[in-house]
Amino acid sequence: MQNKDDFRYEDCEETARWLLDRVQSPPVIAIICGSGLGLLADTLTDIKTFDYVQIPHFPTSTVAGHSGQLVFGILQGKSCVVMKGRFHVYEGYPLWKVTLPIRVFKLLGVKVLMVTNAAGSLCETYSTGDLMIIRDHINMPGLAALNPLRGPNDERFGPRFPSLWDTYDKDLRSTALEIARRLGHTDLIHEGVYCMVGGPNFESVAEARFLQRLGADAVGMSTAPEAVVAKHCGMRVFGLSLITNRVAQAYEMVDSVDHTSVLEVGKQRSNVLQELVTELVKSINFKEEDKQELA
Ligand SMILES: O=P(O)(O)O[C@H]1O[C@H](CO)[C@@H](O)[C@H]1O
Ligand SMILES: Nc1nc2[nH]cnc2c(=O)[nH]1
Repeated sequence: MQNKDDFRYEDCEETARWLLDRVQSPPVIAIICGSGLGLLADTLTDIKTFDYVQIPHFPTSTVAGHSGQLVFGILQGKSCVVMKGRFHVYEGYPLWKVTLPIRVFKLLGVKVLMVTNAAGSLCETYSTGDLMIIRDHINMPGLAALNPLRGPNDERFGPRFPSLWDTYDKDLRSTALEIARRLGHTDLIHEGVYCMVGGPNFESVAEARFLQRLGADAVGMSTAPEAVVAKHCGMRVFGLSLITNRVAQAYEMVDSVDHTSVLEVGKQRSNVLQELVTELVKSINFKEEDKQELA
């Protein structure tokens, strides 16, 4: 049963067509900038920028540190699209709308999705300013049916029951690790499990302990729905968390996290993130079948 508030393939098509009519070359890589990480878009050349409010069917950004612009351009010779600002479920958007850009990117021809986010650490060995390559995720809202794939399935995007065992591309993860080491960032790079919660509050101590015991290394309020939808429609996914704070797991610990400090760490670390993402984009070789489709 199609609810008028569910996503429609035709709306995604309309948005994709609107964008294709206005850009030089269709993107093959999409990058989503997390809180305070919009500077990633500055690495592109030959840019064409659209405010989200201009784009048909696009939601608008309501959170500080998410400027609400879609930037098309070239990075390391590859045509890319960068979201300066993402959508979160706590903003009041249904998950199909949070993830609508991913489906539009699929129709534009995107093969690889790179998601970045700001996250709190649940792991003793992580420090503020460190980076965590996402090996896997725990989609807390998804486990309770708040899933972007809920509702009628459109087979043109993907199957009703997708497998998520290999959502975060193994080759991209190992290449990113190698790059980080080569760039001299061995001490600050980790690989771990990201847990998505609904937000917008930060965790209570009991919640933080609970998530850590579940196997989460970092926690945030985004990313998992985007990764699920990207995997569903056959994209390769890479995820990177910037650790912006330590989540208190003891009542004696002082947890001074707020959104301003999250954005501040993002600003301080954006150069490291830019470096890593740029080198990773450079390393990507599109498979033969992708090349044929792109030709
Ligand atoms: O996940 P991103 O968008 O990077 O943002 C993270 O930072 C915000 C909290 O400061 C939350 O929105 C959380 O999800
Ligand atoms: N849920 C959650 N999201 C974050 N985003 C940045 N830091 C945090 C955190 O500690 N918890």
